[in-house]
Amino acid sequence: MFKLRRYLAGHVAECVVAPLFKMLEALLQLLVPLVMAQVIDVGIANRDAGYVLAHGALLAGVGVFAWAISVTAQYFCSRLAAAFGTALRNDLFAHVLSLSREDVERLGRASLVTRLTNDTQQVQDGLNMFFRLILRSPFVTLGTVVAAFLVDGVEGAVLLVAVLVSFGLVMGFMRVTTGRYRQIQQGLDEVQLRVAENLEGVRVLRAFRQEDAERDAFAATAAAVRDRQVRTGDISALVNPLTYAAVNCGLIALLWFGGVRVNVGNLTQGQLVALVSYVSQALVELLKLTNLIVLLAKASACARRVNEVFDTRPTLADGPLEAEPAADAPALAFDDVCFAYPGAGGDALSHVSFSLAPGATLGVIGGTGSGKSTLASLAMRFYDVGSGAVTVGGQDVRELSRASLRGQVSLVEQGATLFSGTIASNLRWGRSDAGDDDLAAAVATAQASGVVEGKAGGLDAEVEQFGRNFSGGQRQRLTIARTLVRRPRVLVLDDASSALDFATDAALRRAIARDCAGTAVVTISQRVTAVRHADQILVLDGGRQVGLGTHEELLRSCPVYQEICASQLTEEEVVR
Ligand SMILES: Nc1ncnc2c1ncn2[C@@H]1O[C@H](COP(=O)(O)OP(=O)(O)OP(=O)(O)O)[C@@H](O)[C@H]1O
Repeated sequence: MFKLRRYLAGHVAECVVAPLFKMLEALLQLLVPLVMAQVIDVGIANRDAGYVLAHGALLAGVGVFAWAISVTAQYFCSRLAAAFGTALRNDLFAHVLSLSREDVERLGRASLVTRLTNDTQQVQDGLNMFFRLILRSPFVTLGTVVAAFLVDGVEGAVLLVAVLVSFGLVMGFMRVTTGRYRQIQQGLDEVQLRVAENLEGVRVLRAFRQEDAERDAFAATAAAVRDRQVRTGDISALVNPLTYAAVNCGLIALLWFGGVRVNVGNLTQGQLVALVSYVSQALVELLKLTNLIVLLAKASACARRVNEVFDTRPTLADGPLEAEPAADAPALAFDDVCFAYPGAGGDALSHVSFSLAPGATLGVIGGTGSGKSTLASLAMRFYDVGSGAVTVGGQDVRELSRASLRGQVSLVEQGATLFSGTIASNLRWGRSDAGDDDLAAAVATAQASGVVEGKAGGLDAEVEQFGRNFSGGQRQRLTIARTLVRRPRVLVLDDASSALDFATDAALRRAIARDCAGTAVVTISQRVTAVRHADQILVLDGGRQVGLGTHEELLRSCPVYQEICASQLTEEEVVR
């Protein structure tokens, strides 16, 4: 947790005032038994009603004052913790966005959600209680011991032993439970993963009637978390009774020795009452300290998980250069590129080379798992190549800043995603300063005019979360339009028109060729019709490049392409 102290900078006043006020409250609390002893030994012993009433009024005044500073301190603590939590969450979110796909997959998407929400909340709650109690509880506990020593040395020693035993118990408990809280949070990651998977695939789940199986699997995951919580709870449940037992044993000893010492005249009755009051205060504070330690154990386990994310440096370092495409350089080129996914046995792409001139088109075709989407990911630099190089406008993508690269190359993937807002707000993700005319032009090119006109409000029509008030084909057209608004130099369409019918798909290709003359277009598809008119077609098979040429050239020279064509087209269509 200490590593997160940077989020307290700028809140020094609250950091100082809050614990100090709580300490002041504690100091006032420590004075009460001393006043009480005076009331008993002087006021009651002398039957002096005025003395008793005056001291009673003093105690009431102290109580009100202590209440006022306690409320003030808690206000500062809550404000501090809320500011800390907000800054922490914002930073963590920004950091997660800066990570590469590989980093995100390694940490786990579900785990990142838990860390961003539940873990940061636990750290915030821990911090809140920390500032409330960190000075107060030890101060009151130590203060009661010191005060007891001042009243009577023997009785002070008895209380000290009871406090030390309780404190030892609490610290031992913290050591044991921190690791367990970590395991509980990991269990929550698994719950989160199951929820996300099931909600995302709810239709498939229903279609395959897997509700019962998934309910059982969810119950098993939740039960595993419950078991971990119960095991940790069993230990936590022991701490309070053990603390009670230790302090109450101390109380018995204190009364035993105290009674003897009152009898022999070494202690007054008022002093014994004050000592008993100190033991009660010590007990209450030790219990609070125990709860604080429980919260801190949780918070520290969660802070470690949050720090793990911060310590994950993006594996893809941002390049230093801005894009300055050379006029005679290819818009996109792969030079003998090989790539393997982390932890995968073999290459997903091996020895792939092609060069795409500005304004030219490349079709990429191949069977399932042949490496087509991997090629798109490398063009976007979601991953770094294992060997060889990917260049954009003649510059190695590793040399370019991420923002600059994204300004040059845009990708539309099959799983078209829209975000809640309006059609216009979604389209302006492409370019925030785009005017309505730019949006309309992109919509027309993407064959999405009918989609926009069909919705009440046109460009201002509402888009629900994930764009679920649009069909799959409508979403695909709008995501293509969003990318066109950006006017990229290289446009990569990865199965981006799979939900479109053949006629619309063909119209889309013609419109892009007409309206985006300078844009190099890479069309990735399993459909021959989507790539056959490209200037070049790259054929992949098991990650290897087995053909590169025009439709006619490949029909003569590439058996894999011939096979794909034969499986999808009639003989007449192949040569048409
Ligand atoms: N994130 C990943 N981690 C590990 N292996 C992966 C990952 N993504 C893809 N692969 C593997 O890399 C290979 C190429 O996958 P890729 O997604 O590029 O194929 P594809 O040609 O686009 O397939 P499809 O047409 O089915 O979408 C496959 O063997 C796949 O299992």
